[in-house]
Amino acid sequence: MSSASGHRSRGSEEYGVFDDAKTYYASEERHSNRYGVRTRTYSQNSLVKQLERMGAQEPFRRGSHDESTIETGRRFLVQVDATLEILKNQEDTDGNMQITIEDNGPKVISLRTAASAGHNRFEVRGTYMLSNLLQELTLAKEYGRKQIILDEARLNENPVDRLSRLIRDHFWDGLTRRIDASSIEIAARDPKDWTDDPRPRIYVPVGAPEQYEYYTKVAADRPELRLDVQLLPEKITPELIRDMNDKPGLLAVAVEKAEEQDEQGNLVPTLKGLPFVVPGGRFNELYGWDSYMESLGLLIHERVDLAKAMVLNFCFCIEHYGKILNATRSYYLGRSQPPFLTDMALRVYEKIKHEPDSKEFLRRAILAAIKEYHSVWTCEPRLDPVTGLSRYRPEGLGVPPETEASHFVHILKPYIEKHKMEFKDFVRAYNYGEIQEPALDAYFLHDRAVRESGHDTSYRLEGVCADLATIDLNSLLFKYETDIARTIRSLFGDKLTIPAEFCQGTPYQPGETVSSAVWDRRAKRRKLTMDKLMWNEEEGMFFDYDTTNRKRCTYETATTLWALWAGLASPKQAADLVKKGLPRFEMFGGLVAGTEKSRGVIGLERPNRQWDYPYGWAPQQMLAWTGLLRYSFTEEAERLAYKWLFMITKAFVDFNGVVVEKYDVTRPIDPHRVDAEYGNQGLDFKGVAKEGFGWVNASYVYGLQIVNAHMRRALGTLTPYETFVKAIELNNERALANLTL
Ligand SMILES: OC[C@H]1O[C@H](O[C@H]2O[C@H](CO)[C@@H](O)[C@H](O)[C@H]2O)[C@H](O)[C@@H](O)[C@@H]1O
Ligand SMILES: [Ca+2]
Repeated sequence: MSSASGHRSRGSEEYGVFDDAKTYYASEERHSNRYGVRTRTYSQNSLVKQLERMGAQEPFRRGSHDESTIETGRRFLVQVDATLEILKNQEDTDGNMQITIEDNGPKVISLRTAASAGHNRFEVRGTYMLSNLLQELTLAKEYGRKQIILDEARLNENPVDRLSRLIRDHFWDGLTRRIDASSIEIAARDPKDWTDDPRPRIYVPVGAPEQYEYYTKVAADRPELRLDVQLLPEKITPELIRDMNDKPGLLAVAVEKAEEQDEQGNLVPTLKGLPFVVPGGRFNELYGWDSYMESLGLLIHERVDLAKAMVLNFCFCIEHYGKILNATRSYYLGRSQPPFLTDMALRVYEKIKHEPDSKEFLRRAILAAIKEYHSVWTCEPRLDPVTGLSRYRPEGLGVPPETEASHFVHILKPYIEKHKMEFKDFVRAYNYGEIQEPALDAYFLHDRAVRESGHDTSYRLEGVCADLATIDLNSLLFKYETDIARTIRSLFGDKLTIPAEFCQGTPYQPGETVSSAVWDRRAKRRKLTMDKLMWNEEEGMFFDYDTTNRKRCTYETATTLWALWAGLASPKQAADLVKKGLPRFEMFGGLVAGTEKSRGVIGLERPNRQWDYPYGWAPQQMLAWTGLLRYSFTEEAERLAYKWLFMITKAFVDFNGVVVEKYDVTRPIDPHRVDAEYGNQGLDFKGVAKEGFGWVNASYVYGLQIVNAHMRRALGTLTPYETFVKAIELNNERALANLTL
């Protein structure tokens, strides 16, 4: 078996047991007589009848027909539709098209073996194998197969191998989009478009006229798409963004020049969208920080082109929309998300540095990051001029249209009653300034900031976010400053010239050069300020700083560990963070977003928020592991990775291959059940999960690089962390006792 993939070559045989679904099921030969099965295929019923005529009886004992399985592994001869029916009727007792530990079926099905040409039967037992059977048959059916020869190894595969393989061979592809004629109907789909006519629509920035021309032609050539193509005005104002809410649409991203054949067979120039990975579920567009997290997984799976394309898409966003957007939909135009561009570009560069254009790629990304740093994060309104620290504080007007309708009901109810209006009418009148409610303006200023922070939503940030110099954002900006300094110094001879197109919104003149020193100074100043205002020696943690009330906050947030990721913490601070901070966040399934104490009491009037206790998110885990390793806290990083991976693997095994957006890290049995706010994403599949969820997929493959080989094996047998540790301790004791010196 080759490493993480679980791909097994069968020596002289050309078929891999763990081939991706297309390779596995699209092959005619594999499912006919390839393995010595009779060329003529029998339906199970006719086979039974024929055998009965021959005087044979069922069930057959396993006989010489199955001997070949010793060499090749057992294979089943399965009638796809009939077996699917049995599975659904017998095993999916709650009828959700998934086989889980919550179903009460007999948990056993008898399949015919291929080596006996269907004479003999073998029982497949238990939720995991049966749900894998359901998944395999669902895929086989999609590839048009009526009968398959199915390797048992696909049903009882080590779950760590299986999930890693699915992410590598299926989930990334399932989440990959490109915006061009080839797939605009998929990319344009928006489950968050609540308007009466959610047709595909694309907005093109004024600086990309070739794209406007291209999409206009696509719309004319393919009227059945109903593609609405709109050119954005040069200046994007909060009013414009609000007005676009009636016609929400996708925002164009980077394309490259390509060629295609016209009807006469001539090669003609065209455009091809640069691909990107979407988060999944209802999030079907390019996101800011999700993309960074996804790139960590993509790079491990050698999908370097995809990670590189996402960096280039970000450069396009900065160049044409002025920022890396929260995501590429019209209603996100005013706000960004946590910035990770420098680290992302540097990681891609590490992989491609032998390529001729790699330096140019990095130069463009660093120039874009410099522009973003100055024109988005370190100028007003995001900059707090007094402290020099930054805040999430985007522009905007009114109620964000993309949230589920119920989200703001408890906030708006008193105003709706006061103005005696219907919900919809009130929202419109308020959005258009026909009703003045300054308290609501303040609420939505902070709400937009919460969404820009990526931590939407949390009681840590509600009603105050736009005033907070958060530990997360300032750690990330420290990382920008140090990355930019190091890159200019080590890769650009300590001299980077700023071209005219990257000057707008920055202090630079076209052609001016910058050196590393100024970036080092910025980082140093930020660290000093953060130490002074955000570090609490007694608690051993960094806290957010309220720039309006001029005081340090007390909400305990897992983002305090981002100081490790960014390299901002001193060795003493790092030790304190690990000793005093970390235990507050460590739960059954890894790190929780914030502590229970800080969240406070919840109830009907104060509902749970998804970025508070008891929920855990992939980015928090990944940044913490990386930060801990940066400061050589290897054991802690491994332990936390183990816990997170165990929780995901267990849910994957028990719940039909599920991989979701976030987890309740305090819930050992069904951590994927999260009903806060819009509920969990990634749950909604029939038979087989095709995408997982972007950053959780990434955290899985990234985490597997962090745990040691022993841990990986223990995860494969679903060993809880405590059991694993006890076994290790016992082993160590024995080894010590046996040590003869
Ligand atoms: O629709 C509600 C909100 O959804 C997004 O936020 C959540 O999903 C994002 C994509 O995975 C993720 O980046 C974010 O951290 C999540 O909280 C969106 O980003 C919000 O702006 C939006 O209001
Ligand atoms: Ca079920």
